[in-house]
Amino acid sequence: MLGPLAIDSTSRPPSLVMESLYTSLFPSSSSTKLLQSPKMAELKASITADAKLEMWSYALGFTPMAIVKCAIDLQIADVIDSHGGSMTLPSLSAALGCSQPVLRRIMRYLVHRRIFTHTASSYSQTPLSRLLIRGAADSMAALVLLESTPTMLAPWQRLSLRARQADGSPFEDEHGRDLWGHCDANPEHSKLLDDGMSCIAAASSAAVVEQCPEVFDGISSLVDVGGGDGTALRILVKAFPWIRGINFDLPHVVGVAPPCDGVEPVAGDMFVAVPKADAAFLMVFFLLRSYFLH
Ligand SMILES: C[S@@+](CC[C@H](N)C(=O)[O-])C[C@H]1O[C@@H](n2cnc3c(N)ncnc32)[C@H](O)[C@@H]1O
Repeated sequence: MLGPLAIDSTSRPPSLVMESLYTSLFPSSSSTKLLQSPKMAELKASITADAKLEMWSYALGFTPMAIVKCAIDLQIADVIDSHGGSMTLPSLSAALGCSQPVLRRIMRYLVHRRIFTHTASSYSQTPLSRLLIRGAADSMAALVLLESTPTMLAPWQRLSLRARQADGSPFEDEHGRDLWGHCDANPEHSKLLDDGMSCIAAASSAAVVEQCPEVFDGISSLVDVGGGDGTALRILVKAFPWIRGINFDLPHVVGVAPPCDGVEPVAGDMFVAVPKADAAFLMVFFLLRSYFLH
């Protein structure tokens, strides 16, 4: 969620951050020599130098998101998967229609981030890269694609204004209306949002079914408030077929949600009224975004 602003630097000492930053930026053998040189050892020992280098991770903090988004756009994980889970650079670049030198740099970064492995001249899948396969059951590609859109990133540029205007909304300042109004007016972005949310809903609902099925005992109707495209209820009514689901969301969302047996779509505004049911269900994913931007 914090992709453009964060690199995993907080939990590591600055010298490790520096090392990983250097190897990610200059992963050639010359950088290894540089890291091992006495001058670099001296530099490593200097807290000031470490602090400056750590600042690089903020300056370039957008890089992991940009490169993972690029990998999804190019469908690198999908293509490697469809070729048995492992491919050489020439065959991968031919399959993707990409320039080999550029693809090599992208793959080097993705290997550095442990998203793919590189052994015996072949790139192979990892548990991380499998999450980037579009349309796979547990894919998180749609979430990355949503959060990396200019629409979602631009309001972060206004965070300092938010600090000065107690009741301002960077999203509204940027786009002229709130996120839901923006989605209503922009069906393409609405689809990206529904797909991104569906990733979360699929993972969390599957966990609920597995970890605490007893909470649904005795419940015959369940309303998902802000249920998006109905992913959560689809999973829940399949697991607990005695439950009648009500997928409640704004009209532009319910209007395009795929139909599902056992789930009734109801359009409305939760601040006005919510359909009656034995239990209501509310999944809030945007806490961090809301905390800062709304
Ligand atoms: C963050 S998404 C969560 C989607 C899904 N429940 C999940 O957790 O993946 C919030 C949902 O609330 C819906 N929503 C926002 N304002 C609403 C309102 N006033 N009434 C009903 N639904 C609303 C949005 O359209 C969106 O689908």
